[in-house]
Amino acid sequence: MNPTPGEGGKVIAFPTTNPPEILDAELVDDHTPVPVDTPAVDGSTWLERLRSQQRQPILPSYLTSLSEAKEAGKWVARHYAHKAGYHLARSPLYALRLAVRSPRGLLLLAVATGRWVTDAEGRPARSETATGDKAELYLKLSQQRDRRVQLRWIQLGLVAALGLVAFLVLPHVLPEWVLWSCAVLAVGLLGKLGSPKDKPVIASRAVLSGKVQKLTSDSVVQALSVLGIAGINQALAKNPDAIGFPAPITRDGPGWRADVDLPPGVTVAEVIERRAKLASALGRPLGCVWPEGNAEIHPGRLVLWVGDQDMSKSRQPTWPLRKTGTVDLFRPQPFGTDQRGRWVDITLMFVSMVIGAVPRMGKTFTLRELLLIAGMDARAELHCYDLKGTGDLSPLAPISHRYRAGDEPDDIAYALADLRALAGELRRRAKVIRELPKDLCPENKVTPELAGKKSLGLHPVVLGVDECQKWFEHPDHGAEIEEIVTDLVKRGPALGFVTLLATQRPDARSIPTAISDNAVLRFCLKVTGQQANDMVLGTSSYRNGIRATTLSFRDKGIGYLVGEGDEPRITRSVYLDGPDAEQLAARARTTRVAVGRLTGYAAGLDLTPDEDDGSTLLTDVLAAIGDADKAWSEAIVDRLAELRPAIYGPWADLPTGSAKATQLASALKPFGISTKQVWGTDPATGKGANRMGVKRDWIAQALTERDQQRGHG
Ligand SMILES: Nc1ncnc2c1ncn2[C@@H]1O[C@H](COP(=O)(O)OP(=O)(O)OP(=O)(O)O)[C@@H](O)[C@H]1O
Repeated sequence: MNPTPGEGGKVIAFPTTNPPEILDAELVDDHTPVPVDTPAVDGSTWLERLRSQQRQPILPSYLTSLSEAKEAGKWVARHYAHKAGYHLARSPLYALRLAVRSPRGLLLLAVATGRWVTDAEGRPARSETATGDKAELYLKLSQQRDRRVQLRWIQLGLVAALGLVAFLVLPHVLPEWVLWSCAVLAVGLLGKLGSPKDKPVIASRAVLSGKVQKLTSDSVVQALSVLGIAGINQALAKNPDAIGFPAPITRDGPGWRADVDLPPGVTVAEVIERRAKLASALGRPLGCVWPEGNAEIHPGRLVLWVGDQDMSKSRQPTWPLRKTGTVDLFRPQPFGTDQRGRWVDITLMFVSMVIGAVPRMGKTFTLRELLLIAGMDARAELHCYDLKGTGDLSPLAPISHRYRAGDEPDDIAYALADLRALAGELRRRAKVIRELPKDLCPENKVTPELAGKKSLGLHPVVLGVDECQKWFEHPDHGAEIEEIVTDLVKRGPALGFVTLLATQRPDARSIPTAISDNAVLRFCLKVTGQQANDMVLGTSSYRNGIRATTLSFRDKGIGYLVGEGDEPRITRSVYLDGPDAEQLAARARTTRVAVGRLTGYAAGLDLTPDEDDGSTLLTDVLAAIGDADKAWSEAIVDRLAELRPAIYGPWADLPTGSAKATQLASALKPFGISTKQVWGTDPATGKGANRMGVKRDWIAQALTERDQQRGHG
């Protein structure tokens, strides 16, 4: 507030020896102005000031994270192994050089010895005293030289005599290899001595120094001053120290980090907008310069990280899930790396996600990676749709419950049938959750324990759609698809549905606002405009400086990740090509087979959209039960496999009877049939027992109901 003295009043200076800057003053009455600023430095207490300080980590990150430490260790080992290999391969050349240069070395040694023995270094001093009136001094120096030379000759003679004795005696005493080693060493030393200074023996380097210019406060201020931001330029003109550095510029991972306080009124967004100019001013590639805000402190706090290497070219550490491991979708999983090469985790449960970018930036790769992560949780039921139709998601087919590539009418019909089934499943789950006791389901949402109970059927359902705009823009079914997907995105997360949508044209038609608004996770690779940016990353993102428009076309797989953690993070997804993805899916399939979680398409039991219920399963099961009134599930599965090996063969291959029973139970569930304990006789032992099974009547009744619904009477 500006000083506003009342009529007749005046503002007086604050009477202290060390007066605070009086910016504002308020008049209590006409004559007594009172400053509103307190004399203390900033009005805060010692404790508050202490608390406002940020603690830096005690140990560097590579010492606190086992995976980072391993990665660093491996890197160092590889580095020195490379150097050793490089020089070993060139060692014959080095040996040749040393041998060729050794005669010169011998000559230089002889000359140096001669100079030493004859005291050559004293010659200039003696010559100087030889003339003029310094005869006495000359005499002294000559006598000193004679004594010195005499002593040195004796020393040389002794060394030569010792050498001669060694030369004559040692060959008879020492083994041959020692003599050879000494000879090689001598030649090596002479060769080294004989090497000219400008032509070293090891002339080339195994690794080229990647040393980059250090980031200094001067270079940062200089760079910020040429961005054309009026607020910065005006402030710098008045005060060259207008740009503040609240913390020292330090190394942070493979780069430099500068915390910068921009002049009052300037926001970080203004700097981010000019990222390319900033990179140019710092003389670094665009992919090295990453300005970010720290809105927690204030909108003018810039965190500038300048990497040693372009992010798109730097080596990504090995993905922890690449070789081994299963996934719990309820826990954070490594999704990508940030600029500093640290893993960025993502938790897929209870969220929906939107991925957007211009073509060829890595959308499909990202979606495929996320579906692979989901696939590694054997409980997760995958519904994969590749509407581009090029088969990019085909590696996931062996673990998918539903899978389709393409957007032909039959593909759309298939998807529609699946989505309708998912809508039904959503309603069923809502009822199950509603009816569960509060102590089992305190938050009215799926928990890891509930998802693990097969009988409840609350396992994660992951729907992944590439080029999703083709669904929503469909002239006939677009509205219905939108309605179902909106429901999946809104109500689905709490009920175990994870919806992942990718599009190359992020606008309101491609991903309807009701859907994009409810997506918690957002990953935006390169986009070209503010609208697309905000569509993927959320309203006002562009204004707040979260701008995927500043990414370059070379930044493949790199984007802003929003929704995981408090701050948006620049993240590079994991590069997994087709064969990698197939290998990972094969691993996931093995796990699924082992726990009896191979369903739907992957198990050879895909839905047939032409038929309302999707398959001939009911009639097949009826045939498998035959004349009996009930049968064990495992026996039914074996008979089904005999009936239709192509479809039911994989079921019968399951390792245990209970896995077969679980398989049949999940296949019958969509028809409203639950398997129960039924009495039967084990053909192998002839003993009776209770095991999971099906009664003939249940199947017959379900078939009758279906036929009535179809109007078959
Ligand atoms: N994480 C990554 N790291 C490095 N390169 C990547 C990464 N992800 C994708 N790429 C590269 O980007 C290329 C394009 O990827 P992708 O097919 O996923 O793009 P897209 O955005 O889905 O394209 P389109 O819109 O045409 O479907 C890939 O061929 C791959 O070489």
